[in-house]
Amino acid sequence: MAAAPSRCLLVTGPPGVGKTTLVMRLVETLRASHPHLNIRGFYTREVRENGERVGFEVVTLDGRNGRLASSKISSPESGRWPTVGKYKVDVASLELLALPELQVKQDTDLFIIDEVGKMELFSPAFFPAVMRVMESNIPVLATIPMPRYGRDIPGVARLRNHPGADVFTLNTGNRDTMREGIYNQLSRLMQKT
Ligand SMILES: Nc1ncnc2c1ncn2[C@@H]1O[C@H](COP(=O)(O)OP(=O)(O)OP(=O)(O)O)[C@@H](O)[C@H]1O
Repeated sequence: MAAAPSRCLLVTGPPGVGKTTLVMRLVETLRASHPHLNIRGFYTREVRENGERVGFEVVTLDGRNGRLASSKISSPESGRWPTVGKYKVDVASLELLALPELQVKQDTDLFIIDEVGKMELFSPAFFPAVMRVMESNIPVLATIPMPRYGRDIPGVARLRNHPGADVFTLNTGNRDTMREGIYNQLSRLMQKT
């Protein structure tokens, strides 16, 4: 008998290689081929103004969106917000959108977490929520950043080394075949639900 496919799929790769695009296309394809599936979670995308990147937003799979980080905000409360480069991270907004999506409920067929990165990890509640998903019996597709200067963010290292997690490292030459491989693995997992 073939071994059971891993339930935790982690996609990584250099910035801008296409992790979010891969996840979004996979969700689209899965929804078309398995319309009854309950897929929950969120992805993050850039916010651009006049061609310039001014921040990032969280988009939930049921269509809600809100701020993750911005270079354009200077309200009194944002003075205390954590920063990544020129961006201030709106942890409260992230938590409001993402945490309810990560609650482990048995009617969920697949969790999407794009991404578990430096900005998201400023939320003290975020990583424990991700771990509960990873340790549940429900399939999860998550994206994680590559180590920088040979070092992983500690939370990211824990996911990467999680027993049973499969890590897919994208580059521009393999991202389309990787997408097919991940689709096949998820399809096999979905047949079991
Ligand atoms: N398979 C692909 N074929 C062609 N273009 C692609 C493909 N995947 C991604 N792109 C393009 O590359 C750019 C970056 O993609 P994307 O935002 O998905 O990368 P990312 O790895 O999630 O980035 P980040 O590290 O910033 O989160 C986008 O303009 C996207 O349209």
